[in-house]
Amino acid sequence: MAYRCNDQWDKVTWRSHLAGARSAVPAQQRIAEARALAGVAASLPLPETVCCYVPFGTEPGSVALVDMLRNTGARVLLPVIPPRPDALDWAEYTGTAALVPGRLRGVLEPSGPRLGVSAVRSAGLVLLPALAVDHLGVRLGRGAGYYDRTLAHVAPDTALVAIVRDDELVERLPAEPHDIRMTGALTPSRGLVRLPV
Ligand SMILES: Nc1nc2c(c(=O)[nH]1)N(C=O)[C@@H](CNc1ccc(C(=O)N[C@@H](CCC(=O)O)C(=O)O)cc1)CN2
Ligand SMILES: Nc1ncnc2c1ncn2[C@@H]1O[C@H](COP(=O)(O)OP(=O)(O)OP(=O)(O)O)[C@@H](O)[C@H]1O
Repeated sequence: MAYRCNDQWDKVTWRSHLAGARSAVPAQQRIAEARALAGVAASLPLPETVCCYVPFGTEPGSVALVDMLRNTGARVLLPVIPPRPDALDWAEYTGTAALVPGRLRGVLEPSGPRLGVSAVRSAGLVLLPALAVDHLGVRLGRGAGYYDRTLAHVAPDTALVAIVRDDELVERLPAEPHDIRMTGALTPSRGLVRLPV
């Protein structure tokens, strides 16, 4: 389903529609999309350090994508959820054997040393989970503000790429002053779309 330009929906309404649509995606399609995303991610120019995430629930992406990044020789950092709503902490991904359930919803996190909130500054590319991203680069997340706070710590030239399903790259989302714009979206069919478009 493609989302039409919709100025009436607030962030909460968008989140509920997007989550509902994700739940309706058949498992086979989910697998095909995850495989396509790993393929397009493999063609990205990769810097020395990349921040990524381990998807949970219906989120697009896969551990296979994270493994692919690491297999190219990149240093891959994954988020560690802090005890209070704050910027994310980070730890290096050293393989699936060192992933353990984190403090929210059992989202998998690396068990190795915590590198601190400023570790994100060493990344040339941050791949972010998102419910949707719009043509201006406005990203809609889960609403806890972890990534908003985190992005305040990235280096100025860092590529910020949200991983979304094709229909989740939408024309316009509600934006707030604290929303830091994405420089791209990674989608299964269109690959890397540079933003704004
Ligand atoms: N894969 C992945 N990792 C991530 C994020 C993410 O969105 N996806 N985050 C992005 O910030 C951070 C974790 N943020 C999270 C925010 C909310 C919930 C959660 O369970 N939310 C409930 C509703 C609220 C609640 O019960 O507290 C939900 O979604 O049902 C989980 C993780 C860091 N790691
Ligand atoms: N830089 C910041 N410093 C402090 N609070 C912030 C900052 N950015 C966002 N917040 C707060 O975080 C909350 C959630 O913000 P928002 O709805 O934009 O989350 P999101 O980007 O969709 O989700 P997430 O970042 O968890 O993926 C808001 O209440 C907002 O006031």
